[in-house]
Amino acid sequence: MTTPRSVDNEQRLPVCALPHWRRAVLKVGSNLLAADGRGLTVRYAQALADFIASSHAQGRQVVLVSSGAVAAGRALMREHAPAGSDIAARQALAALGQAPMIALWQSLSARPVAQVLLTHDDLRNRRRYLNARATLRELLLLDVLPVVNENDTVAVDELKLGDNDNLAAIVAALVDADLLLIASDIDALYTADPRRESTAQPVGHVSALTPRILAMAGGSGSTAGTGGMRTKLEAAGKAAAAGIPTALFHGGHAATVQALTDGQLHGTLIDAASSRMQARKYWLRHAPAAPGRIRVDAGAALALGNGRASLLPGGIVDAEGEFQRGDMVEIIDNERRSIARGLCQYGVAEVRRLAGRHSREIEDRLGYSYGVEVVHRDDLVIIKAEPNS
Ligand SMILES: Nc1ncnc2c1ncn2[C@@H]1O[C@H](COP(=O)(O)OP(=O)(O)O)[C@@H](O)[C@H]1O
Ligand SMILES: N[C@@H](CCC(=O)OP(=O)(O)O)C(=O)O
Repeated sequence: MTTPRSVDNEQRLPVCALPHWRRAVLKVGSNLLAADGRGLTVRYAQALADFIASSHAQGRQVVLVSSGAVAAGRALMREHAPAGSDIAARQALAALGQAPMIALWQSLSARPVAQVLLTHDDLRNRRRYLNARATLRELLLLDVLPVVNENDTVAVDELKLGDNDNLAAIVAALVDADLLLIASDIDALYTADPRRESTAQPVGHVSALTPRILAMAGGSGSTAGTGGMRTKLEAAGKAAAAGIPTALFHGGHAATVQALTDGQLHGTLIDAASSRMQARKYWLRHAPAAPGRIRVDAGAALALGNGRASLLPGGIVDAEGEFQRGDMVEIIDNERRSIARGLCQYGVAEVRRLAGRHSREIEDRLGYSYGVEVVHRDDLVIIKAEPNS
């Protein structure tokens, strides 16, 4: 190991074009928000908030995933803050610091800011996944800025792993983002941790996360951040599998952040493994299905077959077997041929009550509505008929 050194390499960094994007998830780490070690500071958040505002003015949408609650809570407690890494103590600090962290972003945003707290478990459970997705979609429609953090009170993964990087990747897939932006206190992925290896070189472009690339990443170089480059590459891997490229950059360099608005990345670009559409279709095709089916009439079968329609209640004849809201279900035609599969917004009992009804009757029939699409076209994949089947 050689001597540590400053890692301000802005001049030496490769520059590349940021992929075209309409919706991005921006992850901001604790090291930036609590850069001076005395709680939250607007020092670097200002430029990032300006980037979000100018992206919004260009007609783009940004979902912010922000860390910093623990650092903010620690600063509030001053000398009474529990030292060390006891999980319950960090959870309490996160609960204390969450409101100030949201307040910081609100103070920098002209638009209203919405707090969204999620756990990894929420996103593994398909029903909650759909609910979280619907809420985030609605927030984006309302034109507000969603600020996501892990719900640290009930989830400890994050506090052990610094997993807001991974959370950001999952949120990117959840909101169907076309880019994951990770702002950190380091300007790129280096061939080794540049705080430890003075000969480490920045890597401008990663086309695939091979074992050689993954081996470059070390843990966090600070006490505020927790995951280091390792969790950033894990996150990039998740995003890549969902068809989303990742950009890593220094969120504390105003010029770097400004350049993003002009479509230039001074940092590391990690390519997606396939297109978002291919990744999604692959997932829909291979996700395990619940033991249930929805039978549709000839009109609905035709509409679904063109690949652009959602399944609405009117085209449903019946539902059978067992499935719940969020389950993957098979869709069959009147001859009981399998024509599609998709994530169902309603459980089997609800689908039976809605079968053949007009979309506007949903609320009357159920007393609530998860939307007019029983299976949304984004969640649907067509199964090509086998010859003679
Ligand atoms: N190969 C590497 N390239 C760049 N940074 C690395 C590498 N390995 C480890 N790191 C460390 O990762 C840190 C960033 O992660 P982290 O401390 O978790 O920050 P954040 O709070 O932004 O998530 C850097 O400051 C650096 O010390
Ligand atoms: N969710 C917690 C911890 C997150 C954390 O430290 O992550 P990071 O700074 O992104 O490595 C918080 O808001 O403080």
